Amino acid sequence: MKLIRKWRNMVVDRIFSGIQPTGTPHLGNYLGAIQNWVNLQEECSSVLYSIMDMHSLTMPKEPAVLRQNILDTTAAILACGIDPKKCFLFRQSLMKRASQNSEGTVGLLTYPVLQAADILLYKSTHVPVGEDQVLHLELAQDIAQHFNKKYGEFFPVPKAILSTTKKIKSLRDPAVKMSKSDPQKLATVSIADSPDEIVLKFRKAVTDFTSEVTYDPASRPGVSNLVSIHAAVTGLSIKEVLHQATGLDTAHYKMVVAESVIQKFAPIRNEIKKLQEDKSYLIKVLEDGAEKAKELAAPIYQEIRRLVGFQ
Ligand SMILES: Nc1ncnc2c1ncn2[C@@H]1O[C@H](COP(=O)(O)OC(=O)[C@@H](N)Cc2c[nH]c3ccccc23)[C@@H](O)[C@H]1O
Repeated sequence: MKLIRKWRNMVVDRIFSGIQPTGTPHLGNYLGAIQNWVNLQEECSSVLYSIMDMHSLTMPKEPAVLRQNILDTTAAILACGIDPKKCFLFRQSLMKRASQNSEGTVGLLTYPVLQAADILLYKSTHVPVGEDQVLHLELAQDIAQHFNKKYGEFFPVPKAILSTTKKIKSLRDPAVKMSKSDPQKLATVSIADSPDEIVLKFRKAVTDFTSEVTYDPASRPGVSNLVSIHAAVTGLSIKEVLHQATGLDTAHYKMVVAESVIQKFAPIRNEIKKLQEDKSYLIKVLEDGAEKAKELAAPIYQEIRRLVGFQ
């Protein structure tokens, strides 16, 4: 039965999360968020996922590039297993009347406020995200609490749902997170990378001078990042993957991890390619999702206006 309102002992009424349309997601997006999104849509009755096109304007974008990126991101998350029958999948801008200033600074200042609005507009209770979004979520919590104090209990205070791999690090600098905007090409693994690209990126991954494979994120961040990725893509525990790595040096281990990533994403990569060819299907999914999300948000928005005194 899908109407389970509990997830790992939490009462979950409404899941909401989002991703910027930067094209095809990377390993960090997948392991930090999208994998959890797929699981949550199976277990929770009210689930919304949004392509955050307005947020992506904090970095100026050519309209044609943005349009294409929206479709590529949609194809990728559908290929990862997001099912529009089990969740509402829609574009953020189809829900908002005001337009976002695209000129850098204002966008950056208003970014977390817009994010809070996204979450609160649906009275979301849980937000599956990577660790880098927790501060933004705290602002949404503060706003919800402040509103409730002033106008009476209305918004649930949204909680983060973090995956076990909360933060995947750059393969070139394990001190920073893996990020789409990293200028170093070998730092970030896209989930649609070819097997050759994946092997190259892992071969060049920065580790340290110890050849043994151990897990100690504080003193050995590089190799520990590989262990985390390996565990996450195979579904094994850290202990189990360390056991498998017994006797391997880091150079060999990098190839084991690369192979596990190739295996995991091969079917997803094929599915992305197929979906990218069906542009009208992608557009339809997003439009249908927006209709359903609007229906959900409209009475909440009306109620907010009434409580505040706008009507
Ligand atoms: N290296 C990494 N390791 C682990 N997780 C990571 C890594 N990089 C990214 N993530 C997670 O991927 C999701 C999408 O990332 P975005 O940067 O598009 O995510 C963002 O830029 C958001 N501001 C989009 C957004 C706008 N409004 C929202 C409302 C709720 C939730 C999210 C949003 C996120 O969950 C992010 O935590």
